[in-house]
This record gives sequence, C-alpha cells and structure tokens, in this order.
Amino acid sequence: MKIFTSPQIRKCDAFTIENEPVTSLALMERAATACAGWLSRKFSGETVYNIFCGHGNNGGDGFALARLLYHKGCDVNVFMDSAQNLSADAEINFKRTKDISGIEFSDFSKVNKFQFEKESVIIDALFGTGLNNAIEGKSAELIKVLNELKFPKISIDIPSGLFADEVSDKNSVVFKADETLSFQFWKKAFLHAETGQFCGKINILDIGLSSEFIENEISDSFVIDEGLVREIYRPRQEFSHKGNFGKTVIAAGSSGKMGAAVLATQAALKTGSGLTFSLAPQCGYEILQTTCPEAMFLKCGQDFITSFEVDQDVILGIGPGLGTERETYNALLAFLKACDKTLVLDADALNVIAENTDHVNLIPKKSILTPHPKEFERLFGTTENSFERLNLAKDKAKQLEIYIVLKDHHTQIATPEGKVFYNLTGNSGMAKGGSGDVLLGILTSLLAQNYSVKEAALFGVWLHGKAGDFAAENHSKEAMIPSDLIAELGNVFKYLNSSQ
Ligand SMILES: NC(=O)C1=CN([C@@H]2O[C@H](COP(=O)(O)OP(=O)(O)OC[C@H]3O[C@@H](n4cnc5c(N)ncnc54)[C@H](O)[C@@H]3O)[C@@H](O)[C@H]2O)[C@@H](O)CC1
Ligand SMILES: Nc1ncnc2c1ncn2[C@@H]1O[C@H](COP(=O)(O)OP(=O)(O)O)[C@@H](O)[C@H]1O
Ligand SMILES: [K+]
Repeated sequence: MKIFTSPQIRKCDAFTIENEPVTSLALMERAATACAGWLSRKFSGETVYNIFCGHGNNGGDGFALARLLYHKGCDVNVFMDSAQNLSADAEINFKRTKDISGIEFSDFSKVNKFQFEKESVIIDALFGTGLNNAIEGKSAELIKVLNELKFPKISIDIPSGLFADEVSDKNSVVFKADETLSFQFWKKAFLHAETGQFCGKINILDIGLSSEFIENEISDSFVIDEGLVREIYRPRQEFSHKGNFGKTVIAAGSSGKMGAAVLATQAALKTGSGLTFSLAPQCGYEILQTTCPEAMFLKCGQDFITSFEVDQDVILGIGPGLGTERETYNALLAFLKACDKTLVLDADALNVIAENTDHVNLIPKKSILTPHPKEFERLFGTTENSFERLNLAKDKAKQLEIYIVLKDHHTQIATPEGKVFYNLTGNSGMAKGGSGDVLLGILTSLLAQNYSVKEAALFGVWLHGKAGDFAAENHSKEAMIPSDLIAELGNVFKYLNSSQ
C-alpha cells in the first residue's frame, strides 16, 4: 500500500471531489461515519464520548462524529474554542450539531472543572494533517490537560501536534493517543519511533478516496500489506525435489557464539531451503550436528571461521556470531574482494565492513544488509533522527545498489530503485538477542529458493515479524524467545496456505 504525504492526501481529496460524485462535505460524513462505526464496535453503550474539536476539517470530523454517535444513542459532550472561526465544512457540521439538545457544548477553558463521567472516552479532533506549526497557547494547554486524564484516548486521523511526514520538535506538545483512527492511508509519522509513540494502535479506515488517483499518483514509500506478501509467496509445487529449493549456506559462529549459527541455520531450514549447510569452525561441529541434523557441516577453522570459500551454486548468509578475530575479518575481506554474487550480511560481517569507509564498495551489488540502528550508524554515520537515518539508507541503497533492511519496530527496507517498504508485523517481544540471527536465516533461505532479492527482503521481513506475532500470542512478549520465532514459521506458512 502506498504511503502519501500530506500534500498528496490533499490532492487525493481534491481529485476525489472533482472526479467522483461526492462533495467535500460528503467525504467528511464518510470519515465521521467510519469513526462512529469503529467507536461503537469498540466501546460499550455506557460510554460517554468527549469530543475535542478544532477549527479546521479535523474539528469538522469531530462535530459530525458527535452528531452520528448521538443518533446511535450514545452520550456525547463537545468541547471547542468558541472564539475561533471554523472552516466551511466544520461550520456546517457545527451548525448541524449545535441544536441537538442532548449534546452538551463547552468551551476548552471549562475542561479543568469538567466532571467527566466514569465511562468517558476522550476524542482528539483538534488538528489533523493541516497542522503547519507546533501547537501553542490555549490548544497546547488543553492537550497537556487531556494527556493527564486517565480515560481511553482516541485521535482522529493523526494525534494533534504531529506532522504526517516529518519528526516534530522534541519539546512540542502532542496528544498521546491509545488508538488512532486514520483515513485511507498510513502516514510516515505512524511508523517512526519518535512520532509513532504518540499514536497508539493504528486503525486505517477506508473512506473511498479515488482509486484512480491512488493508482496513478507516484510514491516512493509503501507499507508491506498482506496482499503484497500473498503476491510474492509461491506455494511449493508437488512435482518437485530438493534441488528445486536451492542451497543455503549460513556462515556464522565462533567459540562461545555457536547459538547464533544454530538459530540462523534452523531458521533457514524452517523457511524451506532445499539443502542447508552451516559453515562454521570445528568447535561448533557437535553443537550444529546435534541441534540441526538436517543441515550439513562445512568446517572452516578451529575456534573461529578462517575461510568463506564455498561452491558457486549456493546462497551465502554471513555474520551472526562470527566474533572479532582478525583472521576472520581478513578472510571475509578477501572473500568480499573476489565475490560478485548476492550475499546476506548481518552482525559481525557488517562490523568488518564498517572498519573502513572504503569497505562498503566491496559489498556485491544486489546484496541484502540487515543492520540494527547501531550497526547502520557504524556503517554509514550518525543522523539526527530515524527519518534522517532512513533518508541516508535510501541514498546508500541507491549508490551501492544494495538492499538495506533497517531493523526497527517497523523495519524499513530501502531498495536500489530508491523505494522504501515499511513492515507492519513484529512486536517488542522480538527485542531479544538472537532475533536478528533468525532473520538472516530466513532471508538467505528465500534467496536460495529463487525469490528475487526484493521479494526475499520484503517477504522475509514480513515472515519474521509474523512469526514474532504468533509467538507473542502463544507465549507472551516477555516469555517468547527467538527459538519460538523459528517454531512459529510453520504456522505462518500454514496461515498463508490456508487463507489463499
Ligand atoms: N484526507 C481526507 O481525505 C479527509 C480529511 N478530512 C479531515 O480533514 C483534516 C485536514 O483538515 P484541514 O486541512 O482543515 O486541517 P486541520 O483540521 O488539521 O486544521 C488546520 C487548521 O488549523 C490551522 N493551523 C495549522 N497549524 C496550526 C497551529 N500550529 N496552531 C493553530 N492553528 C493551526 C490551519 O491554518 C487550519 O486552519 C484531516 O486531518 C481529516 O481529519 C475529512 O474531513 C474528510 C476526508
Ligand atoms: N520492538 C520491536 N518491534 C518489532 N520488531 C522488533 C522489535 N525489537 C526488535 N525487533 C526485531 O528483532 C530483530 C532484532 O535484530 P538485532 O537487533 O540484530 O538482534 P540480534 O542481537 O538478535 O542480532 C530485528 O529484526 C528487529 O526488527
Ligand atoms: K487529531
């Protein structure tokens, strides 16, 4: 699904109004209807909705929502700044609502003394995508008060105070939502840590904006939705044999760090690789042969890897637990100098490359790099925030013709064509040593099975996160461990097969 910027969303709005039989007021009604439906499904009939309306169209959504909830039989209070002029559509919806005797209207200034009912919900319809500056004055004071209230908080379209496409100033006042009901599109602000922390759970509501516009408008940012994953996924053909599913080699591990090699190898096996090998030092022989009996062992060193030479017909994933021995580093640099095949590079392999700024030029084109933020920084330098980090990743992916998987809560994949794909699966239960090793195994296995590099990156990151979500459901975010991700891969593939 494409991600649009605020100006593109405005264009989409205008295009829809111009080319379809719908007015801007009718679009507002659709938006408010979608919110009213969502809220009445979410909350009980006892709920009292306290809707805080700004003076633009976000406030207009709020006024319309108040009327629609009231007509569904709900208790509703509306708060507004009586001194402000309203936008045209907000004014019409204000007028349609103000004479409903069952809805109580109050000025923002009354919020401090207001007796909120026990079953209250706070709705933020103060500012939407039209915000053009940090919020100050009365509205800022109001938001500070609302943020202290212990009721469920819902933002309409976007939490007030956030910009859709960029980071806000650290000190700016932002409404802190438990859930955000947003219209039609994901916004970048939902997907980055600095801004996403204000949004709570994101719910994208379809309000029927022009599909013609959505199809034709160019965007370089996307979210990986399940539709895209299903397009990529190829169920296994019955008339097939192990030779059809590639050869995966996981080059990982050193004395004391063989667990990383085990996790990556098991993940490769469970992702469907035809033949799987662990390239590891002798000290890992018994460990790997015992924990991964389906994988073959390629000995390359005693306590650490001293050579990365493999046959030409394999796909190689390198990095987990390699350690920091000079000999391993030199062997890897020598290997990279001679290699022109796609690789998956993670962890210590990235640290070798980060040692010298020229080393990035040794990365074979079309390789996948999977840095966490610290590894990314070591490779490409520091940035002010995650928006800038992603811009740098985009530049580097283009310049080096590689795929950069920037690991995060919403992992971002930057492609050589200058596109960015945000992943929506995964959870904080995965924030544990070993999760990244599993990802390397999955990605390498998919490449070996002949998925294109882009497909492997998108599908692999999604699979990894989905396995994490299943693991969290079954074990809790606290108790789940990276091995559980591997165990859940089977359920993820079953899920893809059963709901074809
Ligand atoms: N995207 C869509 O397709 C639809 C959008 N609608 C709503 O319309 C909203 C956008 O409406 P608007 O463009 O009117 O924008 P807002 O409702 O965000 O309001 C912005 C208003 O506040 C002013 N303003 C901006 N920054 C300010 C600041 N820091 N302090 C004080 N005033 C400030 C602006 O000049 C403008 O008058 C969306 O977020 C959404 O809620 C829906 O009504 C219908 C469909
Ligand atoms: N809060 C989170 N939400 C979603 N995914 C997460 C979260 N924290 C970590 N992950 C995922 O877990 C993996 C961690 O990788 P990494 O930091 O390399 O750990 P490791 O030490 O296991 O190699 C990444 O794929 C990352 O996206
Ligand atoms: K809002």
